[in-house]
This record gives sequence, C-alpha cells and structure tokens, in this order.
Amino acid sequence: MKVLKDILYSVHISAVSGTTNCEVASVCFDSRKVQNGDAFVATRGTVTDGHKFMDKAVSLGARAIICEELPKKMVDGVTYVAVENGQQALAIMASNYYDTPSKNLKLVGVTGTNGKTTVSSLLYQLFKKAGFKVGLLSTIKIMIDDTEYPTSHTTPDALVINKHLKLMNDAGVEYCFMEVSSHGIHQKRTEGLVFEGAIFTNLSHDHLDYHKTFAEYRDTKKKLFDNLSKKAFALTNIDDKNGLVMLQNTKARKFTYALKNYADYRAQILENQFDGQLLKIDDNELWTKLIGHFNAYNILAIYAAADLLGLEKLECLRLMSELENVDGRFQYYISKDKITAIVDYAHTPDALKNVLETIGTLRTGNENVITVVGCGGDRDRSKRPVMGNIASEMSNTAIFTSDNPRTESPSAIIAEMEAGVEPQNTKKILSIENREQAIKTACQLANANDIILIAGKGHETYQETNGTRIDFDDFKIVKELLQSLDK
Ligand SMILES: CC(=O)N[C@H]1[C@@H](OP(=O)(O)OP(=O)(O)OC[C@H]2O[C@@H](n3ccc(=O)[nH]c3=O)[C@H](O)[C@@H]2O)O[C@H](CO)[C@@H](O)[C@@H]1O[C@H](C)C(=O)N[C@@H](C)C(=O)N[C@H](CCC(=O)O)C(=O)O
Ligand SMILES: Nc1ncnc2c1ncn2[C@@H]1O[C@H](COP(=O)(O)OP(=O)(O)OP(=O)(O)O)[C@@H](O)[C@H]1O
Ligand SMILES: N[C@H](CCC[C@H](N)C(=O)O)C(=O)O
Ligand SMILES: [Mg+2]
Repeated sequence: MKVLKDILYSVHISAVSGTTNCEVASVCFDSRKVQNGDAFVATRGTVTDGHKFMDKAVSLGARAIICEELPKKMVDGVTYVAVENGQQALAIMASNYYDTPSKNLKLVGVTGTNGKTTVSSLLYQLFKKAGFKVGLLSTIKIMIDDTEYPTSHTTPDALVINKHLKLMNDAGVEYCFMEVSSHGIHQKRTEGLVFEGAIFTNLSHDHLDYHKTFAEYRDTKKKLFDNLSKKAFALTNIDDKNGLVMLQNTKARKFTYALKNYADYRAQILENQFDGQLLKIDDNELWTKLIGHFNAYNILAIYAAADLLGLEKLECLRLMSELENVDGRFQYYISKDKITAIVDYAHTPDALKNVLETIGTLRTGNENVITVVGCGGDRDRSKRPVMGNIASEMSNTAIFTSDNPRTESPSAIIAEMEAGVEPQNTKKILSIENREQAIKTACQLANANDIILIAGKGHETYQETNGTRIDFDDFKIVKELLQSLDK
C-alpha cells in the first residue's frame, strides 16, 4: 500500500476531486487488470483511449482514477485526479511507486535504429566480467544479474521497467543497461528515470508507419538526450549524420565516437575475418569475435561508455576481447560441406545492407550468397521495397518470405518487397511464403563454400500470424536442414 499523494509527487496535476491522502494498492493502466484499491491511469493509445474504461475500472474496485480531464459523472469514495498527460503521469507514478529505483543504480540508455540490443548486451557482459552486479533491459530478455526474465517489448511499459529496476535494487545491482526505443520515448515509458548516461548508435529508415516523418522519428530519439541531467554523459556516434543533432540541446557532458571523423573515442579496423576482427583503439590492439564494420562501432561505443563509467582502459580492452556474439546477431553455422548459414536480426534496410556488405568483404572466391528475408506485418510498409531491392542487388539469389505477418497477408507483403526489385535483378529472386520452405530451398540451392543469410528474425523463436505464435527458430531450422541434407 502507498499513499496516493506520495506516488503523485512531481506529476503535473490540474484538478482533484476527493482526497489524495488515501492508500492505493497498486498502479494500473489497463482496466481489464484492475484490482481492488488500485489507482487506474487512463492513457490515450493508438487503438483506443483508456478514458473510455474509467467506469469499468471503478466497478472493479479502483480507489483512484488518474485522467486528463475529470469526468462529468464521478463516483463517491473514488478520488479523481486530472493530469496534463496520462502517459507521463503513469511513468512518474510508476517510478514513485517503486521508490525511484533508477536513482539507486547507474542506468545507461541506448538508443538508435540499429545496435541497441548489441551495445546494451555487450555492456552487460563486460560489466559482469569486470565483477559487478549488472542489470539489462533488452529486446531479447531482462537480466537481473544472473536471473533471466522474459520481456515483450524492447522498452517495456513504465510499470514493468520500474518493477524490474526495483528488483535490481534489491539484488544489489550497480549498473543497468537498457534499450530505449522510439516508441518507448514517444509513449513516455522512460519518463522519470534517472539516467547516468545515454548512447546514440545511428539513425536510418524504420518505423515511419508510427512516426510519419523521419524528422519526427529523429526528434523523438533526441528527447532521451534533451532530458539528461548535467551530471550525466551523452555519447554519440558522429559518423552518423544525426549524431551531433542528438547533442544539440542536452545539458549532459558530451562525448563522441567515430571510425571516420575526429572524435573523443576513435577506432580503426586493422583486419576483418570470418571469426573476428582486429581493431586499434587508443593505440592498443583489440581482437574481437564480433565481425563487420557495424560491430566496430558497437565495440567502440561500449569501450567509450565503460571509460565514462570508470572502468580502467587496459583492463576494459582485455575483458572486451572475451565478449561473445549476441544471440541472433551474425550467428553462424558451418556445415560439413562448408556451407555457411548466418542468422541475423537485420530487419531494417540499413542493417540488411551492412550485413550483406560484411559478407561481401569476407568472400574469398566465387561463393554464392543466398539471402532469405521477409518484412514484418503491421510495421513500416515503406521498408519493404527498399529491403527487397537491397537483398536482390547484393545477393546471387534472394528468397522473399514471411517474417511475422501479424494481421497482414503474407503474399501482399512479399509483393511489396518484389516491387522494389530492379528489372535486372528479377531473375535472381524467388518468393516462397512459408519461411521453413524458403530456408529449405536456400539449403538445397547452396553448394560448398556458399553463404546463406537468413535475415530479420535473429533470436526470435516464433512466427506470429493473426495473433498466434508458432515455434520457429531460424538457426535451429537451418542447422537441422543442412545436417539432414548431409550438406
Ligand atoms: C503501437 C504501440 O506501441 N502500442 C503500444 C501501446 O498500445 P496502444 O497505444 O495500442 O494501446 P491501446 O490499445 O490503444 O489502449 C490505450 C489504453 O487503453 C487501455 N485499455 C485498453 C482496452 C481496455 O479494455 N481497457 C484499457 O484500459 C490500455 O491499457 C492503454 O493504456 O501501449 C501498450 C502498453 O504499453 C503496448 O503494449 C503497445 O505495444 C504494442 C503491443 C506493440 O507492438 N508495440 C511495438 C510497436 C513497440 O512498442 N515496439 C518497440 C520497439 C521498436 C524498435 O525499436 O524496433 C518496443 O519498445 O518494443
Ligand atoms: N551499429 C550498428 N549499425 C548498423 N547496423 C547494426 C549495428 N549493430 C547491429 N546492426 C544490425 O542490426 C541488426 C539488429 O541489431 P540489434 O538487435 O543490436 O539492434 P536494435 O537496435 O536492438 O534493434 P530493435 O530496434 O529491434 O531493438 C543486427 O542483426 C545487425 O544486422
Ligand atoms: N523491434 C522491431 C522488431 C522487428 C523484428 C521483425 N522480425 C518483425 O517482426 O517485424 C519491431 O517491432 O518493429
Ligand atoms: Mg533491440
């Protein structure tokens, strides 16, 4: 139980009906989950409006209703609080309810179109190796030191975030690395969190269904930096043309990293091989198992962040050489017949191009590259022709298939990918809706030394169609297929 007025601390309140000096059991923003004594926060969503469900919440026993406008009909014994913004109020209340857990550890947010999971997971690994208790909030999982929890979002809702940060406090966690998605910022899921620092990886085409324009998408990401305190650090990749934009209005201490431009932290790629790359950072050499120039950026970002968080540089480089690839990011299997299958979470045009470029630099002869790729349903449609074009242009064969069609028709999504293929590349493409069949065809087409890239789903272990998820694991499937075909 908490006193309502305490959990409303620093929320912008415009009107109150009833007492805020009352106890509430918990905070809830879904009327279907309200329990006796809860404070229900109405928020405006993309599908519906939580304000429609205030009466339902009261009928289930809500003790308080937090909303953007006091309703005409109010129930006696229930406190109604009008706030400026429901989503913001929810986030601040969630933080207050769990005793501002972000204050009791060093929380670092990672944002950008690609690389958030990689950078935050590598920082988690690095600080574990350095002997600290560490937390992680990522697309793949939530970690409270060694304990794993499932997650449904890259940046979960404010209650889930703060609940897990509180558990981290209880477990003595000192550092927490979290992904901050643009949806998360826009829906104010991260408001009220106290960040020690924030990292920007890069910005490219994604989520234009939700943000409508690229400028709006960029400005949403920038808010993470705008809201940092003076004491925090803001670390940005200035080889990306939006890197400096992120720093424009921040009060935080500003730091930059780059491979090409002058920056506070710089690295150079000395060697790039299939099993790793050799980098030069601060006049020291570092061998890492993570390959590709995009991973050189990720590695440099974590080196810089670790330095800003106080890890000793040489010790940090030593530990960084032991970092393992993140699940579903350039995860590869080499068959008996020397066919290489790579599973990668590239689900944006930029990521797909980067991975195919990396594969290109690793080719030693006339190996064929066969790419199996799809685009998610109920997501940015404008990515589809662009990804279709990249896959067909940069591969010998591209097989277009399904990737979580959700409520859309798989064949219609594939047709939108096909529309981006240049006439000279149409002979290179095949379209096979069933993803397992598509992977099987790639395996059948592959000969010794060929490379199969299976892009888009990475670590995911399901395929989602019309709200139903069936087990589906790209890596497991391709490995078993190559073994069964005796290739
Ligand atoms: C488009 C989007 O982001 N939607 C998120 C949003 O839901 P919504 O706006 O659709 O909510 P809504 O259904 O309109 O409901 C509005 C309000 O009414 C309430 N309600 C609704 C019905 C009811 O009966 N009673 C009730 O009280 C709801 O609880 C909600 O508070 O708020 C929900 C609660 O936090 C999220 O679960 C949901 O994520 C959906 C499932 C989703 O797929 N989100 C993806 C796009 C997402 O967030 N992705 C990013 C990663 C992107 C990336 O970087 O690549 C992420 O951080 O995971
Ligand atoms: N720094 C980077 N720059 C460009 N592409 C990258 C970078 N790091 C990773 N990638 C590519 O993007 C894919 C997704 O990487 P990762 O999961 O780290 O990104 P993310 O930002 O967490 O994605 P999401 O928005 O889905 O959470 C990788 O599989 C790889 O192909
Ligand atoms: N965070 C991304 C993940 C996309 C992964 C891809 N496999 C898909 O399902 O579209 C999103 O929700 O848009
Ligand atoms: Mg992620």
